[in-house]
Amino acid sequence: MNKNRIVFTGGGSAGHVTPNLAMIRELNQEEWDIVYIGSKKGIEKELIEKVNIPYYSISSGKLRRYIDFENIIDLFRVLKGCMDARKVLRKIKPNIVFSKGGFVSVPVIIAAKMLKIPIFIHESDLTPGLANKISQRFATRIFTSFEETIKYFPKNKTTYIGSPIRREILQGSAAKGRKYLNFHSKLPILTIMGGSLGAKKINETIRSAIEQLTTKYQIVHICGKNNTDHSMADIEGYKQFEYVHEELADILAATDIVITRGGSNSIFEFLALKIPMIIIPLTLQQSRGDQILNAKVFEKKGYSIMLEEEELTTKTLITYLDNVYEKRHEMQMAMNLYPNKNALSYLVNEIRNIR
Ligand SMILES: CC(=O)N[C@H]1[C@@H](OP(=O)(O)OP(=O)(O)OC[C@H]2O[C@@H](n3ccc(=O)[nH]c3=O)[C@H](O)[C@@H]2O)O[C@H](CO)[C@@H](O)[C@@H]1O
Repeated sequence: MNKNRIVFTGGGSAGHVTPNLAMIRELNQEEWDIVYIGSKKGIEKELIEKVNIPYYSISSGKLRRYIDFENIIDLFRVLKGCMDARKVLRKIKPNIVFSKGGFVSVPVIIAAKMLKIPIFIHESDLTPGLANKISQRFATRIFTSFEETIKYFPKNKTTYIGSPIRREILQGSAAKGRKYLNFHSKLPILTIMGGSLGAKKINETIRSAIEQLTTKYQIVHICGKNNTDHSMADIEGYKQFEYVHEELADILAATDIVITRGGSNSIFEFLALKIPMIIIPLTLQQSRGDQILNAKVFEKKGYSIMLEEEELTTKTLITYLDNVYEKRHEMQMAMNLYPNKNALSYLVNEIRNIR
């Protein structure tokens, strides 16, 4: 039987990879040859290695919205990336390219367009990232996590489908999670996930409040690469991780409240799992403000409360936590009303239809 071929791309941070992982696991590998194109050193390389599919790396450059000398060098890197991607695509001859955004996806999309390969893209944030802004004109179909996002893209090819969530994230076991963490069931579990790359100020504030926090909660602190603090390794009821892979499902099943960045994929996962959230979005100094917008929509719908990083202190942290814990059932009721659109099955069906 002749197999169909699909190329996935996207990277830079885990949020541009985990939805791809969800689809890769969903597509029948007996029907599909699946290939990934990513950067040489990005997190996508590490994450895709775990699913055992061919990975091609290309040259990639950062896309900036401001004037900088580095832009000239990066422009050459992007052009080189287009040539690299074109070479890979000509060799693979895929039926479709699927992009989850991030800098590395742009050369792949441009090369796919030159070779007339159908292109699907998915936008996770409320407003489009720069990569997807560029890619939209080349895309055959565009899908979004937020309903509000469709207005930023051409109407005739854009569909709101929700967030494609990895199935295994929804199938965790609370008992296994507690066992893995060595936590009991007498105190609630608070998980802190500072985005896939960690979050310095959130990490520092959690640590400075740790004595107070551990009287009320057992704490899972996902701090980002090289951010664990060895001097705190023996504190009872406090577990630190740089990044959590397959155990995340069980940890989240055991979690009562989460403190999170406003990364779209993470907050949609917490919504699907009905875990009340405090969202501390990346600030305008650190980002284009997409997480602030994501957080505002979630707060308005009653799924979470937003704490701006500028307001983050030990005191506000404790006050917000008490507030969310008190309102947790109310928040879960609001989350129950969220219409589950099953974006993952939708996308996989649309991909199958194109072959
Ligand atoms: C700094 C930056 O550019 N952040 C962006 C990035 O965030 P970031 O990469 O942090 O993305 P998200 O929060 O959207 O997704 C993170 C993903 O990694 C997973 N995960 C995370 C930690 C961990 O230990 N284990 C694990 O599996 C989460 O379950 C989730 O699936 O992409 C998001 C989606 O476009 C944007 O909203 C963010 O603004």
